[in-house]
Amino acid sequence: MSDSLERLYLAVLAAKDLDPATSRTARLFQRGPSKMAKKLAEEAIEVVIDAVNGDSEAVIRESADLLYNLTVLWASAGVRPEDVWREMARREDMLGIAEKLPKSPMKLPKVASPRVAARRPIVALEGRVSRKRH
Ligand SMILES: N=c1c2ncn([C@@H]3O[C@H](COP(=O)(O)OP(=O)(O)OP(=O)(O)O)[C@@H](O)[C@H]3O)c2ncn1[C@@H]1O[C@H](COP(=O)(O)O)[C@@H](O)[C@H]1O
Repeated sequence: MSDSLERLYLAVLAAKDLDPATSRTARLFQRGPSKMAKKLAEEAIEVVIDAVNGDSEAVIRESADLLYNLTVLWASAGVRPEDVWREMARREDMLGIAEKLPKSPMKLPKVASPRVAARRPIVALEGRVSRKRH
């Protein structure tokens, strides 16, 4: 999937300076980040509605629109796909795939090897942090 997104990102970069009359991407760049953000939010809501309605075919179509609008916003914000892949790999190293980073940094003390943190439940690490504080 990352290859498709990376190809789409390059296509968006190539289209941003085209004629807005014929290129949606150029039109989005002409209208700026707030329009891009509005379109991205709209697509996210369309995915949500189709998923709640159990229309998986529509979820697929709207997800493609969502990812397109996300790559446009990335390009506008100077974010590259590899920047996002690096952050995802960092989280996977630290907590295992699909884990969420705890909100408070205190819950996740610095450990020598992030892979060690991935093996122990957060509650054990939290215990160590509270003991250290006394
Ligand atoms: N991947 C996409 C892509 N996915 C979705 N879309 C457009 O994004 C819109 C999302 O659907 P919406 O219903 O939200 O939009 P709409 O209701 O049709 O129109 P608006 O309300 O947005 O005005 C659709 O109109 C699609 O045409 C895309 N437009 C372009 N690309 C690619 O972007 C590159 C540059 O293309 P141009 O922008 O056409 O130069 C090319 O590689 C394209 O394939």
